[in-house]
Amino acid sequence: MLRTALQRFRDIWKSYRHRFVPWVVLNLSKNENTLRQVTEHCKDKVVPDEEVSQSLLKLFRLLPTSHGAHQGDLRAFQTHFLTKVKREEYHQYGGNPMCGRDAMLHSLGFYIERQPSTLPFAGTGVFVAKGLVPKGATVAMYPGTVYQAHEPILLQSIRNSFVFRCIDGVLVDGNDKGISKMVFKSCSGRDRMGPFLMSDSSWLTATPENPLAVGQYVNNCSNDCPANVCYQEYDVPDKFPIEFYQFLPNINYSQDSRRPLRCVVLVSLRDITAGEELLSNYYTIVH
Ligand SMILES: C[S@@+](CC[C@H](N)C(=O)[O-])C[C@H]1O[C@@H](n2cnc3c(N)ncnc32)[C@H](O)[C@@H]1O
Repeated sequence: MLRTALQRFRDIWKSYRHRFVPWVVLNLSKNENTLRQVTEHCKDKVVPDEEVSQSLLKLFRLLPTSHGAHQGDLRAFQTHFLTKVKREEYHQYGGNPMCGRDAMLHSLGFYIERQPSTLPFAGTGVFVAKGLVPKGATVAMYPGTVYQAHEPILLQSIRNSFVFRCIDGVLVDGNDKGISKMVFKSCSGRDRMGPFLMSDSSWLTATPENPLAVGQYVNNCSNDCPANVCYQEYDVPDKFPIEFYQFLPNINYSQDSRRPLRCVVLVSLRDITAGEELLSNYYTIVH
C-alpha cells in the first residue's frame, strides 16, 4: 500500500515540467486552475524551434557585438565573419548597432522590462513596455547556469526560488545573486571560442545587453489573471552562428557537457499589449 502510494507520488512528481520548489508545494492547492495540462510531449512546444531561432537571430543581428572581442578581433569579425544579412543591417544603421531596447522594438515590434508586479506580494514582474506582442512570439529568455540532471546543485539551490526544472531533469539556475551569480560568472569567463564569448553575463546586472534575458522575473498566473506566456525548452542548434552565442544568457555548468546548450524561452499564448504583465504557468503537467 505504502509502495503504491510512493509510486503514485513519484509518477506525479515526474510529470511536472516546470517547478519552482517550494513554490509549487505551498501554492498549488490555492491555484489549481492555473495548471497547464499538456496531453503529449510532442504537443508541448507552442512554436517550432526554427521560429525561435529566427526571432533570436533577428534581434541579435542588431545588438552591439563589442563585448568579448578586442578592436582588432572585431574588425576581423566584421570583415570575415559577419553574415551578409547582419552586414546589411549593420550598415543601414550607420555602422552603429542599436541599444538593446531599440533593437528589440525594431526587430520584434515590442520591448519588455522589469517593474513591480501588479500581483500582491509578488515582488518584481516583467511587463510589455512598448509595442504589441503577437501570439506565438518569443517574448523572453530564462537566463542562468544549466545543470544536467546528474550534476550537483545543492548549495546553489538553498533558499533559491529561481531554479527552473525542465521535463528531462535539466535545471536552470536563474538567480542573479549570491553563489548562483558567482557560478555563472565563473563558467561564463571559462568558455571562449577565439575572440568570442560563449554567453552573455550582463543579465546579472540591471541592464542586460540582450533585453529578452529577464524571463526569470516572470511571475506565476493566478486564478483571476490567466497565463499569457508559457515556457518552452530550446536546444541551441548546431548551425547557430558562433558570433551570436555572446548574447545567449545560458552556460553549461560543466565544460565537457556533450549536449547542445539548453535555453528556455517564453512564448506568448495570445496577443499581449503594452502595459500588460507577463504571467506564466509555473506548473505544467505532461501526461
Ligand atoms: C522565479 S521568482 C519570480 C520573480 C520574483 N517575483 C522576484 O521578484 O524575485 C518566483 C517567486 O516569485 C514570487 N511569485 C511568483 N508568482 C507569484 C504570485 N502569483 N503571487 C505571489 N508571489 C509570486 C514567489 O515568491 C516565487 O517564489
